[in-house]
Amino acid sequence: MKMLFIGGGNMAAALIGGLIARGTSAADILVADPSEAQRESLSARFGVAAVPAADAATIGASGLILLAVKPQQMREAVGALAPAIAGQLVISVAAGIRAVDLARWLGGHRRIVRAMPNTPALIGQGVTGLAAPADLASGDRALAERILGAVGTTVWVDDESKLDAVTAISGSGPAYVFLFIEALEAAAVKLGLNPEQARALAQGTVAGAAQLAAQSSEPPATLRERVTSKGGTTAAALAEFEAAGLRELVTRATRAAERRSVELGDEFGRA
Ligand SMILES: NC(=O)C1=CN([C@@H]2O[C@H](COP(=O)(O)OP(=O)(O)OC[C@H]3O[C@@H](n4cnc5c(N)ncnc54)[C@H](O)[C@@H]3O)[C@@H](O)[C@H]2O)C=CC1
Ligand SMILES: O=C(O)[C@@H]1CCC=N1
Repeated sequence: MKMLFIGGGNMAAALIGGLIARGTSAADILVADPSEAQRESLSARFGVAAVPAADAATIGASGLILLAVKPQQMREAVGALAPAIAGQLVISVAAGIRAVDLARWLGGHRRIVRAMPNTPALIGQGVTGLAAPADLASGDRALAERILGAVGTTVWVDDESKLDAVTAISGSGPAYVFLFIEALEAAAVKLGLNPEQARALAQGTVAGAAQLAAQSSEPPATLRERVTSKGGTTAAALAEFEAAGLRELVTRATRAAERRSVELGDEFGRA
């Protein structure tokens, strides 16, 4: 099946890289992106064809269309597709933009799934939230699950509005983890380790702890307690995190992301 990506930026690259690594043929993927730099980068990295804009024949011949432009760019990008769309499944990965608005811009098209993936898709370790209208055919649900499931795990939410929360947790989430790695690395240097040692220790710790949590049947709290000797070093550090309100901070940060997702839908969707 031919897949047409509208937008070939960071998220498209992560999905395309993940799909190709897991057996999708590069010949089955076409990217439309007005940026020459993006087109060249995708072709060089993954061997996919890339064009400045998809023509009517290409749109009509695609079995699946993936919308991967910024929310701000979505209306214009989708408007260009509308005259040529042939009823195929459309998957949008954009934050905030609601299916009802996509449907309207596409001239009443109803085969739409919204997906919220994340960039670890590039290495097959993504997690994607999916939402679809209740009347979407089960074959379309299965197709969306197969495409996003090829680059990691998937979680369906029954109400599209829950995707704002999904975006705040897992869509944006890798950036929170990278920020923590950066902070741990900087702290290591302040404690006198050299930059190479700092990076190896910070990255290795987060990767190992994440794998342990993923592979364990026990909750993260139990795993944390096992590191924390009474009166020991971990307890001293965790007391600082708790005193600084880390848990409340995470709640506040994710609320801000969720709010921004709703705003993006209002700002760039309702027009
Ligand atoms: N980056 C991430 O971690 C995630 C991003 N998303 C969503 O994915 C979408 C894309 O985000 P990024 O890849 O980060 O942005 P990006 O800015 O890297 O990519 C967007 C691409 O769309 C292209 N573009 C602009 N107008 C276009 C048009 N009319 N037709 C075709 N292509 C056009 C741009 O040249 C650019 O290469 C956003 O809606 C975002 O909410 C979703 C999950 C995670
Ligand atoms: O920052 C953003 O708006 C997008 C959505 C989730 C991750 N990146």
